[in-house]
Amino acid sequence: MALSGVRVLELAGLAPAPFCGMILADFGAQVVRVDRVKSGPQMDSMARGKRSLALNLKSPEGAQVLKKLCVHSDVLIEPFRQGVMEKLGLGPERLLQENPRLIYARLTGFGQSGKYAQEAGHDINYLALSGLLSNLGRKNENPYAPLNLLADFAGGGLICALGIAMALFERTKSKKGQVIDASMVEGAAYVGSFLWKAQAIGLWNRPRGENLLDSGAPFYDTYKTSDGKFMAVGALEPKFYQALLKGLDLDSTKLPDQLSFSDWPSLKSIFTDTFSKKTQAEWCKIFDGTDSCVSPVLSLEEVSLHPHNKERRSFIRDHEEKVSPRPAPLLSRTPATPCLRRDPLVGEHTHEILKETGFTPEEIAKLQSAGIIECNKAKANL
Ligand SMILES: C[C@H](CCC[C@@H](C)[C@H]1CC[C@H]2[C@@H]3[C@H](O)C[C@@H]4C[C@H](O)CC[C@]4(C)[C@H]3C[C@H](O)[C@]12C)C(=O)SCCNC(=O)CCNC(=O)[C@H](O)C(C)(C)COP(=O)(O)OP(=O)(O)OC[C@H]1O[C@@H](n2cnc3c(N)ncnc32)[C@H](O)[C@@H]1OP(=O)(O)O
Repeated sequence: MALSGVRVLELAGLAPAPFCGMILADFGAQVVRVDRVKSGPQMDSMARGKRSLALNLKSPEGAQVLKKLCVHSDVLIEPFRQGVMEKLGLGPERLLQENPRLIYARLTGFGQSGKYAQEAGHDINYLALSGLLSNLGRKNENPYAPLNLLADFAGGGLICALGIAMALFERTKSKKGQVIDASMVEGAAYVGSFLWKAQAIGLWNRPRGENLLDSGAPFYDTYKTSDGKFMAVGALEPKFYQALLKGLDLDSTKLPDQLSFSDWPSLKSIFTDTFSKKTQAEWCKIFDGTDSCVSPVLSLEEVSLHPHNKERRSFIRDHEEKVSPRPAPLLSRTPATPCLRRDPLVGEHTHEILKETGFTPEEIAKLQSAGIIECNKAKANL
């Protein structure tokens, strides 16, 4: 796989860093998640393909162990607020001294500098500060965050993984590591560059919820069907819009012009009324293959059964019969082959990882009896 041989240390954190680690593991990197000792069950639901080592970083001996692990690693991902690693004596200066080839990825909400650098926050806070949140929401409603997808994952974990891939590539020439300051505010804003760069087109110079792509336009929205499901309509271009009207059996000569903003509300109620008369399956039968940009809104349970997704095997089922998206993008010669085994237990691989890193059995036993590490062997499935 593309990242085979890349050794990653992911310090256990909330959503963004685990997603970044999972991406790297899916594409072949050996990812070790460094968990806290006595931490109880891990909340990391994106741990596939990772191993877990439980280590008390607050102890000097524990910090020493991490330094030695870093000497044998290519990437470190740290998900803490600015300054925490320095407090532990594990800041970039120290670790890059131990290993000048180390790629030290710092995944935070607000970045390593600035007024908020030490502030707590979650996706919605970063999205708010990025400027994107002010554009998200329906007319006359408050802005709303689309789950924690945009800052945590798109602008956080994914952008950080991109930064790591670029730093790995750069290192093939310079032979040097570097520090990645991945701020989720900036990552989310960067993902949303289109909002700034396309201002001149005038796609969203009207109030929130009254624009082309933010539920203002009747031909770019969702509609409820008679069986309580929904259809998604994205018929932007005139040729697709005509196909939409045809599928809805509406006479365009009797309707206002597609881009007559003032008529959008009345056009939307005509579409709402029309879509409410048939089931989702009936609308799919009408629209599939007609280039009208109309698709069924599928639930997480339905997606893997949809013929298109089934044909491409877009969703995978692990050994515990749990379904999740397959890694993307699909590389033709070195595709990702995600691990389908169960997620690691906290500390399940502590012993084997320390042994691989050159610790003797006596050193490991000493660390364990001092509570610096935790070794939780998986109970054999009887
Ligand atoms: C929207 C998402 C949130 C996704 C996660 C959610 C699924 C869960 C988050 C909260 C959960 C709920 C909550 O716990 C309450 C209930 C509990 C109940 O049991 C279950 C139900 C709950 C409702 C539960 C349900 C869910 O699990 C949750 C909702 C996000 O936005 S995630 C993005 C968050 N932001 C970032 O990642 C940006 C960078 N990080 C930070 O800014 C901070 O880490 C953060 C997130 C603000 C947390 O700050 P905190 O003070 O807690 O930590 P830090 O300042 O970073 O310091 C870390 C300290 O930990 C020490 N440490 C780390 N590793 C080790 C180690 N191996 N050994 C020893 N010590 C370690 C480190 O030294 C620091 O110590 P100090 O604080 O003393 O310096």
